[in-house]
Amino acid sequence: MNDTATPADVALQVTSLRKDYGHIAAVNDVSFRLERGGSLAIVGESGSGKTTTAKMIMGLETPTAGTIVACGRDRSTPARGSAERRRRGRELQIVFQDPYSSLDPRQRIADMLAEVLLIHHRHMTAPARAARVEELLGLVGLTERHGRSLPSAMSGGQRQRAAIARAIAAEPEIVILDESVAALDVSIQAQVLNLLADLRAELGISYLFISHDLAVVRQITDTIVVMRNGSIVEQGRTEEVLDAPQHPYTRLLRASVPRRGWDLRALREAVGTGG
Ligand SMILES: Nc1ncnc2c1ncn2[C@@H]1O[C@H](COP(=O)(O)OP(=O)(O)OP(=O)(O)O)[C@@H](O)[C@H]1O
Repeated sequence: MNDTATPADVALQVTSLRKDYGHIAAVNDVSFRLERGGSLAIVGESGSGKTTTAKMIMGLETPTAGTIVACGRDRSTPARGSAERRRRGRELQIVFQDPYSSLDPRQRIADMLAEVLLIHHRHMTAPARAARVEELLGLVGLTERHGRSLPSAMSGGQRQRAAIARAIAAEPEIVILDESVAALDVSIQAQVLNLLADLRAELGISYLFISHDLAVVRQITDTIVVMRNGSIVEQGRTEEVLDAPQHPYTRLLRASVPRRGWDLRALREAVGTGG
């Protein structure tokens, strides 16, 4: 990681982040930095604190301690007022694993995109908005016909493309991708990963990529944070960490078969690394 980065090079800085649920520390003393235009993975087995970290960054959970600075502005406390919520939306968007549950089943894709533009670009004229909707569809490889479709008439890959178009419609600096390709077939997954790489190169967006799949992480990220039981056990350049893991837990993750919701207990017992 580049320790000489200036604030202008940093999209997201998380420092000593903590979240307690009762007596459980779901996230404990987590610090990392996502550079502008960079792509950072958070990996770890089920329950390691990845989603809780993402929720705090999104403002869906309030940290027990620590700070979150995105695009130079503190977002450790909930947004005050709709103007700040809108501004935060322009800084950071999230794409979830299951686009079906995050898309409104009654709304056509083009109308959904137009609505985001209305919220974030209120002074855009109606013809400019229509043109931008068409452009957004094109950016994610969808056509006007898809724009006229309801989510139920689309494939899983097309729905995920629509969810990505919705995220980038706000022109965010940072997109959190929470298991965003996990539900897709391998060939569709490859297409969506290529799309994400192209969008990053074209638009300079930074990605925070939450995943249990190290092959995907290797393909799409530059840096990696490995979490276990709420804490970071290892972080660094993705290639270096995955090629030469320093921590036994990272070695264990690398040796395990990637699947949703890792349960490493059996494997731990097999390799004798304890609980
Ligand atoms: N709202 C909550 N109330 C109480 N405990 C919670 C809550 N949300 C998460 N936890 C606990 O915090 C810990 C971390 O959960 P988290 O969902 O962040 O893990 P994760 O790494 O994202 O897992 P997965 O890959 O299964 O989504 C777990 O022990 C979980 O049970």
